[in-house]
Amino acid sequence: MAFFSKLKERLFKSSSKLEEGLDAIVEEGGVEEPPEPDTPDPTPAPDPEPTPLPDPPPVPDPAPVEIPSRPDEVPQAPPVEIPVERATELPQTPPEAPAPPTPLEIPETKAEAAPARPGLLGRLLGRGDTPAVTRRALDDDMLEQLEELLISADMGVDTALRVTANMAEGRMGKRLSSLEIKQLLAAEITRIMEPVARPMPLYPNRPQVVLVVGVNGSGKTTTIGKLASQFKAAGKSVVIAAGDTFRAAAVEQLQVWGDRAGVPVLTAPEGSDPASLAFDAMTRAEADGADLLMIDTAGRLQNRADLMEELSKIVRVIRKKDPSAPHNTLLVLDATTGQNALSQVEIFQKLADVSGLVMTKLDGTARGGVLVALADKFGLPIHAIGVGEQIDDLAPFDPEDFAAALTGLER
Ligand SMILES: Nc1nc2c(ncn2[C@@H]2O[C@H](COP(=O)(O)OP(=O)(O)OP(=O)(O)O)[C@@H](O)[C@H]2O)c(=O)[nH]1
Repeated sequence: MAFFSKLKERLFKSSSKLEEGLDAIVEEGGVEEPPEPDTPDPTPAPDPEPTPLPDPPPVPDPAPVEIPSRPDEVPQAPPVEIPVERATELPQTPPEAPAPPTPLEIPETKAEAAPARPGLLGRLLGRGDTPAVTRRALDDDMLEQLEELLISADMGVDTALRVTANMAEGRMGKRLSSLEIKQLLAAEITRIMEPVARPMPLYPNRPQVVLVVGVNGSGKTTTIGKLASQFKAAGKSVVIAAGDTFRAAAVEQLQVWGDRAGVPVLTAPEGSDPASLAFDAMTRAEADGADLLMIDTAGRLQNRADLMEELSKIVRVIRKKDPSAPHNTLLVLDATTGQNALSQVEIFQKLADVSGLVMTKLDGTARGGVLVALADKFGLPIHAIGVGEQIDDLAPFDPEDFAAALTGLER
């Protein structure tokens, strides 16, 4: 199955909520119109200035390794390009000036997916085969309804206001169909998400140390297993360190994932010092000439001071072996937690130097709107998304697919 269909089918039960909400808003105050030979272009006339988005933080831009798509769709592992720059130089990269916001282009409209039922006049005149389209003039009431809908879809107040303001720019009073509204919204979401859609960068350091952080249950273990499997399929040698030494079950779980991925998992006795395990794992990965060392960590936010100390001790210890480590600090977030994901980013940015995100559980009952809020607020790269519990259910983040799936557009 093409990835988009899978995304659409499994990604957002919430997308149907958004999709239905948009349909309802247009239906509510709209008027059914006979189809026009030329669908009126809802894009504004000349050059409106959309509300600018906040400056995104600099995104490291080394030649990344593409996390391969599902193995069944990618018969061969993609080539890995190792960038010339060292990881340590990356954080100092000066912020790039963001591209000035441009007015939204509505993508080519396919045949207007209008209500299948013809209008009354059409039916009376026997023109039932050409569907009518309901359009609603964009006014303050409609904008308010759109804002509320986006907020209820977890986009957060600030982002929802900015998105609707940009959608309305130059279009007040225009009559828009629900398809056109969806296209406008999808284009706005894509614009916000594009700068953050970045595969996890690979560096020439051996081992490249990837610290994986996140609250318990967010999907760290599963994500490490999926990533290890994909990097291995891409020809990389990987070592995993089971750094959550306080929970025997967590260690066992990671071992299961390591076995599935065919990757060694280093463990330590329950209750032992995670930093000392990290040091041993570093020694082993160096001795083995491993390309990647992925370190799982505890996610107990209940005692933040302890967790902070634990994470910084791991970092101190691995820096004795490689002062530029860790090269990536991945924060794994459970998308079903909605707005809570925003506060988790804030907290983990204080605990560790988060360099990128993996969003899990974007299947099932996920509430995908929070990704838009995250991108808008923090601008952290989204390296991959989890769309299931199987080893190959980790995909690169594609902003256009995501925006289409969220708004209920066909692609
Ligand atoms: N549906 C779905 N479930 C997922 C996904 N990623 C992880 N899970 C499930 O979420 C649960 C928690 O995942 P773990 O990987 O154990 O999470 P963790 O952060 O390591 O949790 P601790 O071991 O408690 O620290 C498991 O049941 C996983 O199968 C995903 O993308 N989609």
